[in-house]
Amino acid sequence: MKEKEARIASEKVQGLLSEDLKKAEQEKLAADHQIASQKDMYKRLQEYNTSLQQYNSKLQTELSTANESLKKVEKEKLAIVENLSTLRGHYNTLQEQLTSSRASVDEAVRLKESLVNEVKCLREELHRVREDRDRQVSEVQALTADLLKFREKTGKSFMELDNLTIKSNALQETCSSQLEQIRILQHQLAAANEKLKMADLSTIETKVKFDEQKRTIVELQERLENAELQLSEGEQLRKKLHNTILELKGNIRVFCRVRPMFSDDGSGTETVISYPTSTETLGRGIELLQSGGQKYPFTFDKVFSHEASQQDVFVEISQLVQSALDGYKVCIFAYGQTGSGKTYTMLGKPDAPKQKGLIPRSLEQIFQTSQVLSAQGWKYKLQASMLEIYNETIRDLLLPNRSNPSDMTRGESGVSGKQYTIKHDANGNAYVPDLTIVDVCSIQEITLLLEQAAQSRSVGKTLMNEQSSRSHSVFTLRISGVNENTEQQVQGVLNLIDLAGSERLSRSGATGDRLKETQAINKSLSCLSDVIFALAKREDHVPFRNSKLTTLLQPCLGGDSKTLMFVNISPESSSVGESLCSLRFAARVNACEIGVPRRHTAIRSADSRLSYG
Ligand SMILES: Nc1ncnc2c1ncn2[C@@H]1O[C@H](COP(=O)(O)OP(=O)(O)OP(=O)(O)O)[C@@H](O)[C@H]1O
Repeated sequence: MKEKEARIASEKVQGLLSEDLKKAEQEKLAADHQIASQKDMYKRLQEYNTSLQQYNSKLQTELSTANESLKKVEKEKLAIVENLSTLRGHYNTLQEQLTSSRASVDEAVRLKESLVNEVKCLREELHRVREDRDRQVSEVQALTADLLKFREKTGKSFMELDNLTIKSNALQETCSSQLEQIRILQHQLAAANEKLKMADLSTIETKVKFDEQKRTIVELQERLENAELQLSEGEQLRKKLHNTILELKGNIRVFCRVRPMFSDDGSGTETVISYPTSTETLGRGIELLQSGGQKYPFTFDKVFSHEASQQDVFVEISQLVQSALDGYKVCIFAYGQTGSGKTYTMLGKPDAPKQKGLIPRSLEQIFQTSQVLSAQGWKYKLQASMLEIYNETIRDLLLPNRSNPSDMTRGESGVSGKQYTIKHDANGNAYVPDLTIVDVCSIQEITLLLEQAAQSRSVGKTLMNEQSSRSHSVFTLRISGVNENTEQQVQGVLNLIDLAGSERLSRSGATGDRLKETQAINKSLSCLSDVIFALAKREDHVPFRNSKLTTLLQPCLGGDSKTLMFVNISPESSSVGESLCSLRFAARVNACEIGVPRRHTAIRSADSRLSYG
């Protein structure tokens, strides 16, 4: 009985063990399967990693090739510049020689003229003396004949005869002295003629030399023009390569512009800004000198001194504007202390040809280029909008019949009472629904719109600027292009932003409403700097949504757009503190990587909303 129980128990144990074994085998199979799939995933990850490394090394190679070409171009530029300065030296020496040759030709001509005059006088005198002599010889002959007749016919007294003889002798003496004079004069005439011949010879010689020098100068001028052409071609190539490198790096580009000093700048007019002249930083460096003698050097993609004209500045951004037509998102914004020239740089005076700012110039270029491209089958549709952010409230600057708000008495949401909000479309691009969007077909239409917008903009007077912009203004042009020949479509966006001026409350003299504005401006600019710092530090969270300005700018700062910042600087020494802050901020912005710009050539659904990216 016991044996039976023991067998049953042992069978039970065996059954349990075999179940456990089965389970264990099943678990092992599952584990093997998991290991195999993880291995597979690991392999795919390795492949992905290798392809990423290959892409990275390709990018590195492109970058280093571009860098090398840039170095080469810069070396060539240096050689050309040296060559040019030698040529200029040579040219100047030849010019000096030419001037002295011209002087000696003039001197020889003067000498020749005086010799010709002298010869003429001598000839006249000789002629006169000869006539005198002939007259006197004929007188002597007549007297001698008279004497003979007298002697023969009348036999007059010896006394009279003697007198006549004396007279005749005296006349003969005069005659011989005049002959001597004639001889001397002839001698002088021969010498003068000899001198004249010599002068003629030296004039011819000088003329030959002069012609030779003229030829050399023409040759040198041609060489100089060629060298200058080469230099400008090299410069263009350098710029292109520089832009390519920046695009490969995906950085935000920064241009710095210093406004001129004005007579009403008051105290602090000593020079605090200088521009280094070394080859590497030429046109890109700026140094700020603090009262303690401390120097702060900065380098940007371009530095414009107070002498730069609106056209000089535009030339540097025109390529960027062009890329909006090619289907890129482009964003240009101006940052700086109040009164430092942001509005002048962005808008300027649209009706004064030399003082037009970047906005009117960019639009003119877009219209002109789109007309040129129409010959290749391109048709463009341009839509404009303009808004301002005033005290964290969005206002539509193109709203028809909007009254002039510069008295600052309107409500927080603007005259229309409409509340504008920022929304995001399916692609994550920001847009403001209900904002006035105008189809623009000519530069005249745009000029009218800009005038309307400028009148609607919130401006006020601060201690530091007679006409201070108290809001951030955002001009947006959406460009849709279709090529009828190739069916290609492009979608470009150009955002031109004039930020309100940063200012210290203590310096701006702001009180009441103005104080509120200044606080709102400073808060939104500080949100902008938080965003920039987060981007620069590659933080996971970038606080774009902390202000209206950064929400709107998100596609330009965090996406694939071509972004350029102008940092505007006031030159007075009393602004050194603010200038230093602005330049430090700009240096941070310059270091931000926002990704590689991408062309938007895909066909989009017809959507009339205007987005900012
Ligand atoms: N490069 C320049 N050449 C000539 N005038 C200039 C230049 N830059 C600025 N100005 C003049 O300086 C004054 C202040 O410039 P602007 O209004 O553009 O400054 P801002 O930075 O926009 O100031 P805010 O932030 O207060 O609006 C204006 O009268 C403007 O015409």
